[in-house]
Amino acid sequence: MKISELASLLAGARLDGDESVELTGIQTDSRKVRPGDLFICLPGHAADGHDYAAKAVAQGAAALVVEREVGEKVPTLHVKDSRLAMAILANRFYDYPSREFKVIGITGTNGKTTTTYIIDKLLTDHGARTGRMGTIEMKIGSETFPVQNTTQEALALQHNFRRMRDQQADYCIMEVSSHALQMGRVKGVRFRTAIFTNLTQDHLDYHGSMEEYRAAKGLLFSRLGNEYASDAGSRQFAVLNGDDPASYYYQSLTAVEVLTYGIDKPADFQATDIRVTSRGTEFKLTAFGEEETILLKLIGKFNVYNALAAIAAAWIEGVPLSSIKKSLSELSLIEGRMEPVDEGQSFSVLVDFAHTPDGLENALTTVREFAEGRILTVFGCGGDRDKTKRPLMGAIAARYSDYVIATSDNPRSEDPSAILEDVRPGIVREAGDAKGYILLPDRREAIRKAVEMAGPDDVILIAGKGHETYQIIGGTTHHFDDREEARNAIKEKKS
Ligand SMILES: CC(=O)N[C@H]1[C@@H](OP(=O)(O)OP(=O)(O)OC[C@H]2O[C@@H](n3ccc(=O)[nH]c3=O)[C@H](O)[C@@H]2O)O[C@H](CO)[C@@H](O)[C@@H]1O[C@H](C)C(=O)N[C@@H](C)C(=O)N[C@H](CCC(=O)O)C(=O)O
Ligand SMILES: Nc1ncnc2c1ncn2[C@@H]1O[C@H](COP(=O)(O)OP(=O)(O)OP(=O)(O)O)[C@@H](O)[C@H]1O
Ligand SMILES: N[C@H](CCC[C@H](N)C(=O)O)C(=O)O
Ligand SMILES: [Mg+2]
Repeated sequence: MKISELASLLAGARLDGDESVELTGIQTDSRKVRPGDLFICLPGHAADGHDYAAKAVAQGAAALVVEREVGEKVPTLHVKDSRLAMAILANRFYDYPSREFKVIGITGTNGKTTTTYIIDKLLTDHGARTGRMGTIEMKIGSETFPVQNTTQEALALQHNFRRMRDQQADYCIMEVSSHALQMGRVKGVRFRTAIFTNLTQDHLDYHGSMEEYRAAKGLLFSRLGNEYASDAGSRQFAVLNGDDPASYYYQSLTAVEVLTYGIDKPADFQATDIRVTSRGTEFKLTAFGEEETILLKLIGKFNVYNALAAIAAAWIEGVPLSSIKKSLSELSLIEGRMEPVDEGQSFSVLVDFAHTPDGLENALTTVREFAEGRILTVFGCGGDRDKTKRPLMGAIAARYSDYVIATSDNPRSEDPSAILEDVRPGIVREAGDAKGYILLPDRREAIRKAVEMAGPDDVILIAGKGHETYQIIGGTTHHFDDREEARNAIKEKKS
């Protein structure tokens, strides 16, 4: 593609140099540039891509996109906002891939990953080809790939959409983080359905306030229905959690048809008669005059919400309730979400990804519903992330557990003990001296301690890392897997 063709998409841009230069790829990281690429200079959080323009050119970059002068001799497109330019140019370069399959986007504080997996199962069982993107991995065709972010940057996103399209995908089911919406990573993506799970506290380090966090998620809904409004073949939908007050706000932002789901208030997809056990969850589903009893291996009332959101998305695609029921009964557990570690021990161990106050409360109240013995909770709070959630999570752990072991969860650049000192006041405020607790920065020691303490029928909840196989301490990423650690500790205890 010629640089002039890309330049013509931006009325406020100025192209200096040879307009006929052919581009074979686009990169934003100088280390990945190959001869013939367009290098887009992005101002970042840790570095500034403009400082790497010379390196990119030395590696063969055929042209540049810049916000300021960098003094290189290759054709250069001057723009006001290179991040927005990236979204627009990448969409064109990869030929608007999200117009050729249906993108189902899920936002919300908790439940995004879980909901993408459920929708994937419902649609593939119905014969659709799906791609999936989110926190754990990306799926294209039958292959999965590791990811760095829950929602990828616009360039990688459009490139991977193109790969999905080339594999004849009918759908891409993707998590849309608030960071991504705020940073414009999904600008230009055409969503078939946008789903909202819930809004509770997280990421206040980044968004500043709950109002701004709520507004960031709103960008997914406010953009729906603004294009192709007259094209009946490409209808768009919003699926909202009727039990979450933020849904009223999102409803007011969107121009498309809204379907609701919920438990407490009347909704289009309504669950009643919920029964949670340690083996699964059962509920009665009512939707548009139809009724089905749904069985899930996933445990917890919160997973009923995730299932309802997924059911609504599948219903929109024409999947009948009888097929939905069958698929849900076959759905396997999702990695790191209430995942049991079973070495034949007399107590239970569950590894879960709860890393927000609401997530931890949901995980613990679920365990409370079936625990016959004590609940021992191992959890931590990420470093360089929302500090205000630390005492809140401490209080929740103390409220619902019999013993709390606070430990490290990716301390990053922070002092692990200092993070735990932020957690402590919450535990003390909630439980005083009534319940035992310990602050143990070494997560391996923390897991060992819980396993040593556990007696028959006790339940250990190890929260925060779920599927993660690393622990970030300082600038170093060490291999660390809660499931492996728990397994080893149980074996040690037995011998
Ligand atoms: C704060 C943030 O969002 N950072 C993201 C961002 O990195 P950055 O802005 O820091 O980039 P940078 O290192 O400053 O570099 C700036 C530019 O210089 C370029 N560069 C840099 C060095 C070099 O040698 N050559 C070069 O060209 C870089 O490629 C980049 O284009 O762009 C990177 C590439 O796309 C992202 O991976 C990275 O996410 C980091 C890992 C991150 O932790 N992000 C979190 C906050 C996040 O986005 N989280 C949400 C999930 C939230 C949730 O679900 O709860 C997510 O969607 O992942
Ligand atoms: N609908 C829900 N409401 C509240 N808590 C939930 C819900 N679904 C899952 N959780 C809790 O949150 C944890 C994370 O779930 P999941 O990975 O599905 O969320 P996510 O939104 O993708 O998280 P992230 O923002 O980190 O990508 C689970 O392990 C569980 O403890
Ligand atoms: N998507 C979440 C994941 C947090 C996982 C937890 N293990 C941590 O590192 O804090 C975030 O970026 O806040
Ligand atoms: Mg996720």
